[in-house]
Amino acid sequence: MATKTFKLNTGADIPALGLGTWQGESTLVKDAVVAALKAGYRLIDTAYCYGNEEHVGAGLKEAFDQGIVKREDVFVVTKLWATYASRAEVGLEKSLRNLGLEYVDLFLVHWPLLMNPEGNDDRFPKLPNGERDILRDYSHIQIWKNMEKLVESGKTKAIGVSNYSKRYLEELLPHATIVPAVNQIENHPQLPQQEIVDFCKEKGIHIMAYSPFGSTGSPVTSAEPVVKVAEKHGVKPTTVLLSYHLYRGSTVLPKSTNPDRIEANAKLIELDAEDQKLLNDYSEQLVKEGKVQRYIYPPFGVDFGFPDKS
Ligand SMILES: NC(=O)C1=CN([C@@H]2O[C@H](COP(=O)(O)OP(=O)(O)OC[C@H]3O[C@@H](n4cnc5c(N)ncnc54)[C@H](OP(=O)(O)O)[C@@H]3O)[C@@H](O)[C@H]2O)C=CC1
Ligand SMILES: O=C[C@H](O)[C@@H](O)[C@@H](O)[C@H](O)C(=O)O
Repeated sequence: MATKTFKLNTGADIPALGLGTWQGESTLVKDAVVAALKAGYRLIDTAYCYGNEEHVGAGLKEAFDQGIVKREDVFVVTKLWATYASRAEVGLEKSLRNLGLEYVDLFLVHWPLLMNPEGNDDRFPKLPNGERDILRDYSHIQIWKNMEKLVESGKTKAIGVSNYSKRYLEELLPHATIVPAVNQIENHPQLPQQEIVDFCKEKGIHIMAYSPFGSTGSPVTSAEPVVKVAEKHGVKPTTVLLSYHLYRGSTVLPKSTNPDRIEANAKLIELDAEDQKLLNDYSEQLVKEGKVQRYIYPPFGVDFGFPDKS
């Protein structure tokens, strides 16, 4: 299953499974990338903001040198950080230099906003009152226009977005010359975000699901219906949470720096109609009761248009 792919609106194939690297520390990330590629992963997800692109790049280099994969066999994703949103070209160049690559396969707007490029920190500039230093008048549509200019250079094969609500996409699409190839969002049975998933499907925008276990501490693994489906199939809840995205047609990004878990996470299964119903009913119930769980919502102080947050 690690080798299954989906089609992007660019015509390129994107793997159904990718290694997440957020909060992965230096040498651990390098080794994790090598372990993942050995285990059959063909997509690695990183970001300028993670501060680990060099280590991801070192892992890729080692895998190339060892003959595990060739550059063209790996789908590398990185993201434009908010302090570079008005300077997408500079952001991409910096990421490429960090990664030691000539191109990435996908470059995403990490969050739809601009943080002060001349602020007091490269990644997290703050105002004297401690809030994030955000230039609120800069439109997310302009950020996309900046991204569109990158495609011709060949330094990214595709461009996309991350953390875009349906409302933001509806604002963006009438102005887009290039439809985003991807929207990378938090997605698991406790946060189905069905309105975004359905809208993206209709518009040909592929979903990449992040924090499939609910991020640090993997809280979604203990959800009752997830445990029930896992017991039925004799697998771990993590396998169910990853396999959930296969039938939804999305790419999923589990993060681990533990070699055994990296290998275990590469083994997805097909969930049957009964499993799907159980998980979908669970999600619908949470939505109805207003109990969905969004684990990742950084303190930007911006309304990104997600119904559970506005
Ligand atoms: N675009 C965006 O804004 C965002 C993108 N992402 C991307 O998505 C990726 C995944 O999301 P992330 O938030 O990291 O969290 P995940 O939901 O992938 O959960 C990661 C946690 O689960 C643990 N874990 C992994 N595999 C197993 C396993 N088989 N059994 C038990 N525990 C396990 C990890 O520990 P350990 O490492 O010790 O195994 C870690 O604590 C990120 O790394 C990043 O690439 C994530 C958040 C936001
Ligand atoms: O990709 C992962 C997340 O979006 C992460 O990049 C942010 O949560 C960031 O740490 C922040 O605090 O804004």
